[in-house]
Amino acid sequence: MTLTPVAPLPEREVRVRAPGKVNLSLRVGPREDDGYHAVSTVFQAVSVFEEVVATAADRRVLTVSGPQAELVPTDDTNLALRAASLLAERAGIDDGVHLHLHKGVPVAGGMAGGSADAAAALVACDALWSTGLSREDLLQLAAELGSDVPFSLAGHTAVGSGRGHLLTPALSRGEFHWAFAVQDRGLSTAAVYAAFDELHGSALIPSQDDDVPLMQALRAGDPRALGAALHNDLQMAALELDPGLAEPLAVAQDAGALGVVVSGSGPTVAALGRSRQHALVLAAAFTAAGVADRVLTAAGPVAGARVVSSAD
Ligand SMILES: C[C@@](CO)(OP(=O)(O)O)[C@H](O)COP(=O)(O)OP(=O)(O)OC[C@H]1O[C@@H](n2ccc(N)nc2=O)[C@H](O)[C@@H]1O
Ligand SMILES: Nc1ncnc2c1ncn2[C@@H]1O[C@H](COP(=O)(O)OP(=O)(O)O)[C@@H](O)[C@H]1O
Repeated sequence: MTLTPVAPLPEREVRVRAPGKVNLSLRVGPREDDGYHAVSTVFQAVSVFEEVVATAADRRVLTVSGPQAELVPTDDTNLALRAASLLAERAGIDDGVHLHLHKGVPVAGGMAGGSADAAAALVACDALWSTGLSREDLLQLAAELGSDVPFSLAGHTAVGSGRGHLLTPALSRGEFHWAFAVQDRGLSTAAVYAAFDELHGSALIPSQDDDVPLMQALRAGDPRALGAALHNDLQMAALELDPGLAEPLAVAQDAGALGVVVSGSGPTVAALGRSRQHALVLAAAFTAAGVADRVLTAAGPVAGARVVSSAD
């Protein structure tokens, strides 16, 4: 009798995509006792994506590819591995996983690339391990991982309060078109908040009333009104730490951007165009002026972390 060799188990793989973000408005209050600032922010998810592929493995390991991959830690400080471990702990699961991150979002750029990886890892491992946790459970875990992680999970357009982790979906019509001036040098979020404290020791509690014109612009799908309403309380602090950022801000203004703002804690500068074509013109202006290490164009809003393929 001849024995047929046992076929190897097919590799189970889940592929998830999660977007970067731009803060259309970021209003920052005083530092609270927990070390975090109360914020009122309006997030828009944009079509610059992280891709995370989760494959069953005997341990928890992580690899990274894409632009600036060498800047991303691969040990257990990586937000994606932390997300996998937190999910496993809460779901009572002991399995390993190989997470492969393909970076599309700038690293330490104020566009929440690490948060997108964490949200994508939660969704990917949840599917791989069939944890049975609810969407609310995942949002809760996301908030424990970082202030921006719930939004990376939710996507679209949302108002963030608390540390930025409490989300209310916001109505938005149509598509907005962006050009991003990306720098190889990053800015630390904690350092930018500390610089904000130096500049504005007695910040007021932020109010969503200040964003009424912005919310109207989103509801109307009016890019001109949105451009005029862009706002970032951290911009001055980011400029203090990285004065070179004045250059891409000025270039975008001169090139006719409807609005231009530092994205979150920076150093990425986001310029709003009239159309997809105009966003390409703004990107070309950044390149021609030599004020960015890399230039991206994107549209928003887009969905949050989503499974794009799953194979057994
Ligand atoms: C500024 C924003 C705007 O969306 O994002 P980025 O531009 O960094 O992507 C966020 O507030 C960042 O969110 P995230 O990057 O998730 O920050 P976390 O990991 O929670 O915190 C990193 C550090 O930033 C400071 N921090 C963060 C959030 C907040 N509301 N107040 C703070 O003071 C704290 O010093 C904290 O230790
Ligand atoms: N998966 C990850 N991707 C990128 N950076 C990560 C990740 N996990 C941890 N980090 C650390 O977090 C820092 C900021 O990450 P990132 O989310 O890219 O920037 P930002 O908070 O400005 O949006 C990085 O400099 C890096 O040291």
